[in-house]
Amino acid sequence: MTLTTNPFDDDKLREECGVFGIWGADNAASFVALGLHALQHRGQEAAGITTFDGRHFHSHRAMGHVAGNFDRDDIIRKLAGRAGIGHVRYSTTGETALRNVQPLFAELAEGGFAVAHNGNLSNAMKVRRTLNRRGSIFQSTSDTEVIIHLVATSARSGTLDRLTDALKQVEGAYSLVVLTDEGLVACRDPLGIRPLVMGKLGEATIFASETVALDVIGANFIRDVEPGELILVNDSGIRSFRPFQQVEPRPCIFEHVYFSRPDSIAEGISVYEVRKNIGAELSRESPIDADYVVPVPDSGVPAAIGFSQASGIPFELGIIRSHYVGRTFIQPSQDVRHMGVKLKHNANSALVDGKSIVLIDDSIVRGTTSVKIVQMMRDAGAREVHMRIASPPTRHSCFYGVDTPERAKLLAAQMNVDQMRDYINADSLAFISIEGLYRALGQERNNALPQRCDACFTGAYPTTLTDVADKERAASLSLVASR
Ligand SMILES: O=P(O)(O)OC[C@H]1O[C@H](OP(=O)(O)OP(=O)(O)O)[C@H](O)[C@@H]1O
Ligand SMILES: NC(=O)CC[C@H](N)C(=O)O
Ligand code: SF4
Ligand SMILES: [Mg+2]
Repeated sequence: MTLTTNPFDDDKLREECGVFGIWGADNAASFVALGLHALQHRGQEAAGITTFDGRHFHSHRAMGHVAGNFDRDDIIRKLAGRAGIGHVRYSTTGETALRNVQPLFAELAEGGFAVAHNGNLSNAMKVRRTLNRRGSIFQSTSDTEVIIHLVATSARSGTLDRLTDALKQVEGAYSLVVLTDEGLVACRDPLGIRPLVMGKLGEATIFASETVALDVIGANFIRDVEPGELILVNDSGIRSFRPFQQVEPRPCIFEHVYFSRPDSIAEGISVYEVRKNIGAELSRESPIDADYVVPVPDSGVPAAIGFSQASGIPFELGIIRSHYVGRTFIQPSQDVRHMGVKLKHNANSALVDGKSIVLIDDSIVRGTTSVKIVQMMRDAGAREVHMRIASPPTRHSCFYGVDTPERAKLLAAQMNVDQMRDYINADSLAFISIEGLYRALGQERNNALPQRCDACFTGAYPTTLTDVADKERAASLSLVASR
């Protein structure tokens, strides 16, 4: 087995996408740009905005961050209109290239249709093959584009019915904002795997992946878009529809652990509070004697505060993070790579030297971060280095909009906890239990039908995984054929 610990190898659990939509505000594009800026943590590969001025659609899509692309007056001025949608992307299906940057747009028989999608369709390949055979010509390799072709070829009439018809043929996760000349549509898949909230700013209606995108423009949070709900907003008002068969929702539990910003309110609860609760649960489940609780910044901070408060061990910043290291950092040549180990994180040696510390991080995916940080603490003179993780071992891949590496690269899919402890060279290692994680959210896990998607920890996927099954079947057939 080869496991990489290259500090620049960031092929790990990446975040996902962020969507934003607004109807009824002058200069809608500038609000979309601000909203996307607040959602930047959800996707840093590319960003895009599409607006509608009552007659025409305008679109700008670019690789890279929101800042640098959408803080330019000339670009925002071209995006005219009182309605707009936007997207920040981390790819899950389709390569990182301009043709896959959202919103995707098409001129359909009934008018313009722009869509921004957070999530991932687990039968996109199969649907695409069928559409291809019927003559659909795809412009991108993104899963999201199948929605456009299904709408375009639907036998129903009216945008909403055609969209509903399309969505009934896809499987997986989708939180969508759609812009047509009939209005702005927001929709969440029946399981509500990915989040979507609704807000108001004066007369304008807003949809966003997280409440922080409402905060940034001074909008009020109204409510979550419900799982399986489709909302149409236009100048005649707001209408809610329930076009899908109702099922028990399964929102993503990892949003609370890592993806969402701590200042967001997700499913009506403060992400920050939940993360502190997780830390407190962790300290009760796996207590340890140490001089300091040290977070792996930034995402380990709230759980470390909770761990410290519940255990009484002082919280200290034993690792300082540079805020100038992005994931797009250009890799230096081989011979200076080792210097980069300390680019993102550096030990606060004056504090750590001679002390026993308990490190808190939100997750271990490939183990890259843990190996690096534990060694850094030892080099700084730490006497003992214990590690506590604010999520259960990540053993399975996500097929719902998070770019997890394949299973073979997940450390916890390869090793048990003792082996992982040795691998990261910690004095002790413990993960919160799945039950403890639910407790931190104020719930008891229903093992027969979990209240959430927790598949990356448990393997309990809430949908069928058509494309995965097809791939496995094809692989086993070729294995038989080669015998
Ligand atoms: O085991 P690994 O493969 O290293 O992945 C796990 C790490 O990845 C994430 O941090 P990341 O550095 O991506 O971003 P953050 O600054 O938001 O914590 C996460 O918070 C863990 O620290
Ligand atoms: N992370 C996401 O939500 C990605 C959305 C879509 N599946 C894409 O790859 O563009
Ligand atoms: S598999 Fe994990 S990351 Fe993906 S939706 Fe489910 S809980 Fe969230
Ligand atoms: Mg981290």
